[in-house]
Amino acid sequence: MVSHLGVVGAGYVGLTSAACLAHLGFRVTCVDNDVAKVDRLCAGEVTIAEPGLADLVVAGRTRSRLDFTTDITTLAGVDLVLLCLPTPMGPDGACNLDVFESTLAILGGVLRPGCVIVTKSTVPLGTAGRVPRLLGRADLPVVSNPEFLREGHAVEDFLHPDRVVIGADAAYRDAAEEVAALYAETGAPVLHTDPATAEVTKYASNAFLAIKASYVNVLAELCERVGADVTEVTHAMGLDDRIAPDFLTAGPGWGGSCLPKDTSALLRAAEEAGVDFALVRDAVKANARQQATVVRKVRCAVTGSADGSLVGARIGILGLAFKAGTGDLRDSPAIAIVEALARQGAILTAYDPAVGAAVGLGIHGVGVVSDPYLVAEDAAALVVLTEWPEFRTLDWTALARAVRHPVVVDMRNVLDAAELATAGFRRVGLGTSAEPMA
Ligand SMILES: NC(=O)c1ccc[n+]([C@@H]2O[C@H](COP(=O)([O-])OP(=O)(O)OC[C@H]3O[C@@H](n4cnc5c(N)ncnc54)[C@H](O)[C@@H]3O)[C@@H](O)[C@H]2O)c1
Ligand SMILES: O=c1ccn([C@@H]2O[C@H](COP(=O)(O)OP(=O)(O)O[C@H]3O[C@H](CO)[C@@H](O)[C@H](O)[C@H]3O)[C@@H](O)[C@H]2O)c(=O)[nH]1
Repeated sequence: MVSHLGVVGAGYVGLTSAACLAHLGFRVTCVDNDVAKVDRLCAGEVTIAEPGLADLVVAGRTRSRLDFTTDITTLAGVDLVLLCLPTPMGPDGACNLDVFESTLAILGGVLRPGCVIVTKSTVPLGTAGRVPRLLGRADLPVVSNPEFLREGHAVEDFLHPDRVVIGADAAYRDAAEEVAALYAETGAPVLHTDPATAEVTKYASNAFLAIKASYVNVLAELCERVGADVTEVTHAMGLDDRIAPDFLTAGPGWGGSCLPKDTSALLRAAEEAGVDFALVRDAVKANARQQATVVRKVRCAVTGSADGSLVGARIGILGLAFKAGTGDLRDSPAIAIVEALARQGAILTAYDPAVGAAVGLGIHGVGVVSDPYLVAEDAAALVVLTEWPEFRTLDWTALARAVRHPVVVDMRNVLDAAELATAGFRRVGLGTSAEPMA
């Protein structure tokens, strides 16, 4: 029975896991090598925007169930360790395991015999089999337990998962049961698999979501060209239980810290296995095209032509995060689009409700402000790149007075065209025949 567990990495996955498991009654020691982050967590301060997370951290500390430290040797006596370390995409598109591997080497010298090693990080296929060698130990059971939480819904997803996948070799069956027991209170279905199946399930799920989102973005292009409305099409499609309504919203492309790197890693794994996963490759290509399409749409809206010059044009950007509900800018399509517009000479002012003005983007020609109305000043166009609901309730009449040209390029289809028209704005949407693709 696990009573005291360790979590390594206090990011979206690690901090959420630590706080939720403390909430579920376990004693948790969470290790991170970021001194400033650990200091703030010890003071009950959570810097990522995840609903409910700060309350769980404070409650865990008040009940003395949740500790934060930079000292990995404090895990010497724990029964189980969850690895929640970053596994970013390397420059060649493959998953970079440097942090994961070096941490295992350290843990190998720290952990007590029998301590269960649980991989929650998303890792390349076959990693589970390499863990004993990376640890330098053969006496520690190894379990793959991929995480499926979404940013912005991390606590809710951890405490109410659709499913829990636990991959372990037959020799580690008891360890797999101990991992399953962590989730007993959630009532979620637990699927016991071999490690390879667990690892593939994680990549397969993210790649499928990416395909679905790219499918809709290409569909949006078709709708524009043939006089249909993509929002109505996807609404009708989503009512079919076999299709389901999620991931059917056209946008400026999918991003975030997971889908881009995980599609890339899956493609790499497929290539190594001799499988031509063209569907995933096409979804990735369509995603890059979608960002280029948005840039062209903005250029058209500002200059009146697809190849007009943006040099010196002032553009107001609403939304920088890769989706609403998070302040995470990692691999955000909004950032890629802002970069592309800046490269073409535009001068951009951006606002995102979850991104402070102090966060300099480090992109020449781009400023971040903390007031949405400031982005409109003298703007040749406003561009919505993240689907924050609060953009709908902005005072569009006031914005119309501030801009130079009252045109809004709504690349999340969140705004109401009729309301905008009343305020004096022309709206360029995505996937409707009114505004053909540039
Ligand atoms: N973000 C998500 O929504 C999500 C969901 C499911 C799975 N995942 C996967 O989970 C893993 C972690 O992702 P994340 O988004 O939580 O990452 P993150 O960047 O938010 O957090 C990683 C944490 O690890 C810490 N860290 C880095 N090196 C360390 C070291 N040597 N020792 C101790 N701590 C160290 C960092 O300081 C950071 O706090 C990745 O493999 C990711 O693919 C992420
Ligand atoms: O209909 C849609 C739905 C999403 N997106 C975009 O797709 C991207 C990813 O969105 P989402 O999946 O909600 O973000 P994440 O929080 O990164 O979560 C994904 O990546 C995590 C890390 O692996 C997984 O755990 C989650 O299950 C998986 O949904 C974002 O840019 C969204 O704007 C669309 O363009 N259209």
